[in-house]
Amino acid sequence: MKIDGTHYRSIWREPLGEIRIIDQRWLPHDLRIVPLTNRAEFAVAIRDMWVRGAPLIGATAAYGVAVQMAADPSDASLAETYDILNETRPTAINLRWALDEMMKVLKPLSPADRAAAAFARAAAISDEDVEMNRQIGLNGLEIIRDISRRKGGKRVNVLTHCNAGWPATVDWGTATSPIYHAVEDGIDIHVFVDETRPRNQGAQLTSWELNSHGVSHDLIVDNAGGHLMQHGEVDLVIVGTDRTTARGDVCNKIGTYLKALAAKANGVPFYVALPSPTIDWTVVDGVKEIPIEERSGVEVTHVQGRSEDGRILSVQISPTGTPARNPAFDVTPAELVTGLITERGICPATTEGLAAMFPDRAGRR
Ligand SMILES: CSC[C@H]1O[C@H](OP(=O)(O)O)[C@H](O)[C@@H]1O
Repeated sequence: MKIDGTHYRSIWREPLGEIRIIDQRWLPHDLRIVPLTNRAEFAVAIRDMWVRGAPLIGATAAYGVAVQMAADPSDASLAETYDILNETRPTAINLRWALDEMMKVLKPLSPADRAAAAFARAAAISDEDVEMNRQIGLNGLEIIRDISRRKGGKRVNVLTHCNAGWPATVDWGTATSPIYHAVEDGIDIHVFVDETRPRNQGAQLTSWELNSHGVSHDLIVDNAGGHLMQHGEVDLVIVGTDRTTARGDVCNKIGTYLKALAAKANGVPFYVALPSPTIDWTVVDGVKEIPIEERSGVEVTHVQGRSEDGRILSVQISPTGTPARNPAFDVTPAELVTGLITERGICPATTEGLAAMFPDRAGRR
C-alpha cells in the first residue's frame, strides 16, 4: 500500500538483509519503522502487537525463524524457536501454519543449509500472502459490483470490523482488498469503520489506511453498526478472520459475532475474507475448539491517543483498580456467514463448500 505516495509492505527484508516492520502501536499518529534483529525481538513484536493481523503474524514468525537460523541453525535452536514464537499469540492459526511451513522445509536440511532456505521460504510466504490477498480482492469485487448494479450505480455502503486491511497482512489486506479493487473499478463505495474497542484497530489502522488510499469512510462506535443496518444504511459487511474452521465457523476480533447477529436480523450479507492458510482444517466447532486469547485488562481500562500537544499517551478511563475482562476474539457460527471470500473464489461457509473449494486440503485432522 502507499503512504504519501511511497509503496510499503508491512514487513520486508532490506537489501543488506535486515528485517524491518512498521511498528503499528504508534499509528496513525507516528510512522515508526523498526528492525527486528533477533528471535526475542520477533517474539515481543508479535506478542505485544507491534505487528498484528493473522497473515502478518505468520509472515513475521517465518522471518523470525530465518533470523534465528542465521544465528544458530541447530536442531535444538529450530525446535526452541518454533515453541517460543508459537506461544506468542494463541488464536490466529496463521502463526502455527507459517511455523509448520518453515519446519517442513528446514527439518530435513543440514544446519549449514538452513538459513538461506529459511529466508527463501519466509520471503515466499510474504509474496504468497500478497498474491492471495490480491485475488481475494478480485473475487470480493464481484459481490460489490453486483450490489452496485442492483442499486443502479448508487453508493455501496460496506461495514467492516477491526483491521483486516493492509496492516493486518503483508499487503492489500483481506477485507479491505475488495474495497480497494472496487475503488479502482470506479464503483462508488463508502465504508463504515468500527472503531473496535479495546485496541481500536479500526479507528487507528483501518481509518488510516482508507484515508491514505482516498476511500470514503466514516468511523463509527462499535455499538452503532446494528442501528445503521436497521435503517438500511449498510449494504454489506466484510470482515477478516484469525481462524476459520473446516465447517466455516469464523473466529475474529471480539465484537464480530454481534455484527453477524445484527446483519442476520436485518438481512445484510455478511462475508468473511480469508486466505486459505487461515483455515484450520483440524477443528470443526469454533466455539468449543478455538483458543480465545485473553489480553491484559489494561487494554480495557486505558486508551491510547495523541494529546493536543502531540504526545502519544495512554489515559485511564475507569476508576483505579477496576477489574476488566478482555477476550480478544469471538466465534461467529457458520450459519451467520453468507459466504467466504478466498483466493480461489467465493464459497459457502459449510463443510461441503470449503471441501469443494479446497479438495486438496479438506479432511486433514
Ligand atoms: C486479516 S486477519 C486480521 C484480523 O486480525 C485482527 O486481530 P489482531 O489485531 O488482534 O491481530 C482482527 O481479528 C482482524 O480481523
